[in-house]
This record gives sequence, C-alpha cells and structure tokens, in this order.
Amino acid sequence: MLNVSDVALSFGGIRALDSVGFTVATDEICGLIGPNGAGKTSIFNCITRIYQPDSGSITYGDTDLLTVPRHKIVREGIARTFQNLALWPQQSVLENTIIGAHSSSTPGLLASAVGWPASRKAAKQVERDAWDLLELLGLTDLASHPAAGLPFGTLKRVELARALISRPTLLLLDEPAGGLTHAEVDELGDLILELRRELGFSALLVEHHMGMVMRICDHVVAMDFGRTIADGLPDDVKRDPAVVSAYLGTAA
Ligand SMILES: Nc1ncnc2c1ncn2[C@@H]1O[C@H](COP(=O)(O)OP(=O)(O)OP(=O)(O)O)[C@@H](O)[C@H]1O
Repeated sequence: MLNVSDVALSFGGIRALDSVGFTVATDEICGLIGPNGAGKTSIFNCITRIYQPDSGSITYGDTDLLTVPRHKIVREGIARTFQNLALWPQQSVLENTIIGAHSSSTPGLLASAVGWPASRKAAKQVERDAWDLLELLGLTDLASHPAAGLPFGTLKRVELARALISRPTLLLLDEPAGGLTHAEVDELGDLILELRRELGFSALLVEHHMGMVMRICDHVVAMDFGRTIADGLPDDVKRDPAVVSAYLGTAA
C-alpha cells in the first residue's frame, strides 16, 4: 500500500535520511520508532510532500506520491495529525472538524461561498459526517465549545476528528501520546483501534511512548541516523540488538 524505498534527504551537510525503506499494508498500524533526530518527522514530511527527497521513491497504491503536489495529498486518501496540534482556538469543536474536509471536498470553498446547490449539498454531507465522527470520538457534547480551554487530551481527539473527516485510507499520526497521562495514553490507544475497526484505515504512527507502540502496532519500523535499522513484529523489533543499542543500551 504505502511503499517507501531507499529515500535519502539532506539539509546542507546534514544527512537527515540515508536509505529509508518500509511498507505499510492495508489496514495495518505500523509504528515508526527511533531516538531523537533519527529522521522520523523527516520521513513523515516526505510522505506528505513538505520535503522533496533527494532520491528514492514513495508510492501509495499505484500513485507515485513524489509527483503529487502537497495540497492534493488529502485527495490521495492521506491525512495527518500534528505533534503540536493544528487546531483553530476560537473555532468550535465541530468547526475544527469540518475544516479538515475543506482540502478534500468538492466543490471547493469558492463554490461554497457562491452558494451553488451542489456545494450546499456537499457541505451538509460534511456536517453530517462531522457529527458522526464526534459521536464516535465522544465529543458530541462539546461540539459547540471553542477549542481554546479544552483539556489537552480532548484536543487530541478533536485533532483526530479533523484528520478523519476526509475519510483517509492512510492516517499519519505524529506523536499522538505526547503530553498525555498514562491513563490517557491507554484510552487513546483503545480509541485508535476502535476507529480503525469502525472506519477502516491504515496508520503510520510516529511515537516515543513504547507501551502504546507495542500495544497497538501490527508492525514496527525502527530508525537511527536516517536509516531503517529493524523492521518486523513489535516484540522482535523491541529485542533487536541494533534497536537496543540505538536507545543507548536500554531496552526500547
Ligand atoms: N528543516 C530542517 N533543516 C535542517 N535540518 C533538519 C531539518 N529537519 C530535520 N533536520 C535534521 O534532520 C535530522 C532528522 O530530524 P527529524 O526531525 O526527522 O528526526 P526525528 O526522528 O523526528 O526526531 P524527534 O524524535 O526528536 O522528533 C536531525 O539531525 C535534524 O536536526
């Protein structure tokens, strides 16, 4: 499904990625782990077209993603969440969710502004989808609450709703457990598994929280110094000597 092959990327003299390769199969949750600076965010940014690799290939199904402009990546069925959340503080939970549809909905914003019937119909459908998602995420009661002032764990769920409104087939999750308490991390892990069951998608999960990675991932890829150093079942990758040594001698 997602196939990353031999990807290299440099920033001046810094080799951020140096031959990275892995695949994410349909309906699979794939964890991407590695110490700070290993290149995890850089590979995310290559997949979402923020960075252009120097060499290598990234395909999704039959599509060569390296030929897709950044603003059209959502139309390929790919959506992401952000480490530092990408929400509009003054907008409501419902509005923040609907915003995620605007890069993918047709007709677009211009047609909506003009008020074409087809666009009004599409807008109504998006709103219905948003309500369904809020229910699934336990956010219905907060639909009209501004994002500002909501607890961090709740904002993470709004961020998930914003990404899922475009009905992605591949969800890229950038450190979703960051800043959460242990109990919230467990809840989030359960929620991601439930969302996958209900909606059906593959996910690539960049995460430092090893407990979450081991619990919800079907498959784990480990990186260090811009290279893929291990790839396999979570328990096998956790015990891999190269992974243990990358985490400075402590078990990952
Ligand atoms: N825009 C940039 N300009 C220059 N160097 C960069 C840029 N982005 C990343 N790098 C460098 O590339 C390397 C890989 O960084 P990256 O952020 O991809 O690692 P990471 O595994 O996501 O780390 P972390 O877990 O800390 O988020 C690092 O040496 C980093 O300093």
